Amino acid sequence: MAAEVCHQAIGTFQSNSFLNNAKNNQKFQKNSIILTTKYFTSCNGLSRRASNYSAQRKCRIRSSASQTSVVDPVLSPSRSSTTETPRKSNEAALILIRHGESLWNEKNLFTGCVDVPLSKKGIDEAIEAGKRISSIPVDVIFTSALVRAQMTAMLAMTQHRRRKVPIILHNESEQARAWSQIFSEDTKKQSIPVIASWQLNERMYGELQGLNKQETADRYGKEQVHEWRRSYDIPPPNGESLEMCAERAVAYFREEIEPQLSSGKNVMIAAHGNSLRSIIMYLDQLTSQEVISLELSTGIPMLYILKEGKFIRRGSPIGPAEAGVYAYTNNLALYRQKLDDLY
Ligand SMILES: O=C(O)[C@@H](CO)OP(=O)(O)O
Repeated sequence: MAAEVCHQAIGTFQSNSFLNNAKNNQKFQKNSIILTTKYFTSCNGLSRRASNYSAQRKCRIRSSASQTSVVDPVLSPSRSSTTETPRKSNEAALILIRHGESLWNEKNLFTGCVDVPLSKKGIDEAIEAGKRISSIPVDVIFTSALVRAQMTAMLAMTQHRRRKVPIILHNESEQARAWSQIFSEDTKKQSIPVIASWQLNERMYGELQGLNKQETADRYGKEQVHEWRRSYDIPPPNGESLEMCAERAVAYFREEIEPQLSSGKNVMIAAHGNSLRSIIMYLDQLTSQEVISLELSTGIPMLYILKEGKFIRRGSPIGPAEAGVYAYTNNLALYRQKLDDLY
């Protein structure tokens, strides 16, 4: 049911026309800030693929890719929305962003499912993240149900050169859906659907939520707290282990997000340290041992390409014009070129 609603809603946002007012838009300011990600420096070489997972995934991807055609409006400049012929895509970009620093990250408190907003630093991080991905196509955004992830996605999209408007879908009831309808096809085409789901929430930290991390380590011992925080299958008191978090986050990824990617849609996911760790564990086929040392920094975007049924980790774009990321696929290079021509 939820899946159906999701897909219908995305369908109504499908954009088939090219930017009409492109020339009126402002020139993009090139970002020269260089940041690093803990993950992409610490996990080089860990991209191990378990053949069974991969085979299953290929199967699913192939079957859904063969059913769906997708048009990239930016790559189809001369076509109008009525004459456009959908074409198949066998490639899609996936951007993962852990939310920017929250007010409880700043205070070093266990947060879990408590709905805490970004700090000032987190807001800045989200904007910087947006600059770094500002030339990468985004057709649909998935976020958790928590405001820190949603703020991050929205703030990041303020920097995107395509200048579409991210709009949160409200499918929680018939009335919510009816009352949030858009009645202009043109406006819909300039929008990006944002789907918020609890399954992408941070892992539920149980009775640690609201406690200070340092004080908890002083009280229960560093090792015990590290086990609660980073082990794969040991839950914190009355909370979720990473394994439990993965059960819902990875299931959601496979059921709702992967079909979008395999149909050629470019996806951004704004979520949390542990829900993203579990998704990365799935994408990179990390073992339960390897995932222990996987740390994600706040507000750092990470790019994957889904190509021929395989997820390829591209690292974190340093800036919007970084050659390495765009050089990797023709589609990304073309998309950026088109934006360069327009703005
Ligand atoms: O407090 C939390 O919810 C998480 C993420 O900030 O903490 P940890 O790094 O321990 O997983």
